[in-house]
Amino acid sequence: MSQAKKENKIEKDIRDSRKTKLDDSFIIKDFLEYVPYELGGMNMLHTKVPQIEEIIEDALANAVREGQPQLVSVVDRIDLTDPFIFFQNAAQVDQHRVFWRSAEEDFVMAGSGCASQMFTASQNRFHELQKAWNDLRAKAIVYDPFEQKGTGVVALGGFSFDSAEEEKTPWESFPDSQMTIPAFLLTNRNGESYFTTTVLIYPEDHEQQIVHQILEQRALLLKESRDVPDLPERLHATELNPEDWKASVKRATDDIKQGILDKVVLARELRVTFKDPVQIAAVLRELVNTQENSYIFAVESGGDYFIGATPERLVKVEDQQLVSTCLAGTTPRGKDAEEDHALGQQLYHDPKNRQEHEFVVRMIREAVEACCYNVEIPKAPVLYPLSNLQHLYTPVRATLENGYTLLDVVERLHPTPALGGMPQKASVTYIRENEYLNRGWYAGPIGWFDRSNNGEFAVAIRSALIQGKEASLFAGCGVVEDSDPEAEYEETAVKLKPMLSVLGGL
Ligand SMILES: C=C(O[C@H]1C=CC=C(C(=O)O)[C@@H]1O)C(=O)O
Ligand SMILES: [Mg+2]
Repeated sequence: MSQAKKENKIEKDIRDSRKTKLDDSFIIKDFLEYVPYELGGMNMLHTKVPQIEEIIEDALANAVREGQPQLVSVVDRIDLTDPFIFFQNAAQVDQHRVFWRSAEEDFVMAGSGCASQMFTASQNRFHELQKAWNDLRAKAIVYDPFEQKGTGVVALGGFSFDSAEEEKTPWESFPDSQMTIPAFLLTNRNGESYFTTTVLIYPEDHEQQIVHQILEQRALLLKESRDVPDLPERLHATELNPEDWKASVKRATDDIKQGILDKVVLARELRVTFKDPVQIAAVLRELVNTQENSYIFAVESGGDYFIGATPERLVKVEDQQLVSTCLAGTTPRGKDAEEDHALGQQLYHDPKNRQEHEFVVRMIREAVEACCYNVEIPKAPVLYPLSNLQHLYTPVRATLENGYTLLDVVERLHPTPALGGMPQKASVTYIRENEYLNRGWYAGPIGWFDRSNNGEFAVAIRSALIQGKEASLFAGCGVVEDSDPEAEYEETAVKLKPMLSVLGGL
């Protein structure tokens, strides 16, 4: 797009945004008084926004008047920016980096720093988090002429699989739930980059100091660099107790036959060590380039990273339109088209895999029907290909009833029988008592939401906890009555491959 056309589009965006009916809880400034500013020598800011000094001054005045901190957020459009270089640069800002790449659209978010953070740790964690979010967004001042998805005040993060899991090792750095509102958020969507700056201003803050810090950190984050970090070099990879794990699968099939439960997902762990501390930006880029149809995510917490490439959406909500995914039942990809087709057909007609899948569809249908109308679920699954394996897949579409939020649906769905089992409560207890590892955030909801409560959560499978020069990789499989421990072991080995391949190669 030419510069003149871009300017015109911006003018139009600004006019449109003034027409848009905005949530009463947000104070949107009159964009007419906006003047342009640029970041010296770095990515040019094409957008007309109020001067940052003015924004901070107003927010500070509010904070002083109210006697409490004021959250303020401003969105700019910038030159298309490489999210991996942004993520790499962000390591110099602080230790709150987050990353998200959608599985199905051109949509990437990379966050740096922390304007605010929400934590909850009770049985009621989703509800409490929603309450904290409602309070926070109601008090925010947002300057957003573009109104694009994933810009402005956005929270990114996740939840542990099981809030009642007591043993924390090796997840000490990851609280039960943590949603971060990044200080700086790069949002790339449909070939455009947006840059959100969000600050929490305290009554005692100094305007000039805050402005200086913001400009300095923006310049650092948007600095162009050809510095490409290397992928890690692996020293060792050790499977933890493979024989014990197979025995636990056998026990689970016996327990299922006895009617204790219908299905349970059992996971196992691979411990890996590296020559040097892992450069997460390099790993993310490799995952984005190699893992089609997958959500690529990373959350940094206390110096550790939780990172993964999961194909499984939990739920997405956009303007009350809900999409969920039933994904369970697995076979490898073939060496050539013929073998691939044969394996897919075998999976499609295999009663054991169909049963694994059916439990998921049944539970998601019930949960979605309780809070939605226009529920559409095809009668039979289709095949869903990933780079190295294929799944049975049934999409779910519905309209969310007014009054329900994305987090309400996360609460109802998590964990689906693709991660927990059937019945839900019994299987989570079974996992807590019988699985050898501590799940922490593995298989928990991971994702984001914005100030309109639009957003998306995936389930954090095919993932790794990275701690300096060490990592734990996780993968699980759905155990039903007819599961064969050896076959389930092979299935988890295939599921570990995408992460293993970017963490030192296969
Ligand atoms: C629990 C995992 O996968 C789930 C998702 C899709 C297919 C699955 C299966 O066929 O067993 C699992 O339910 C994992 O990869 O760690
Ligand atoms: Mg399976």
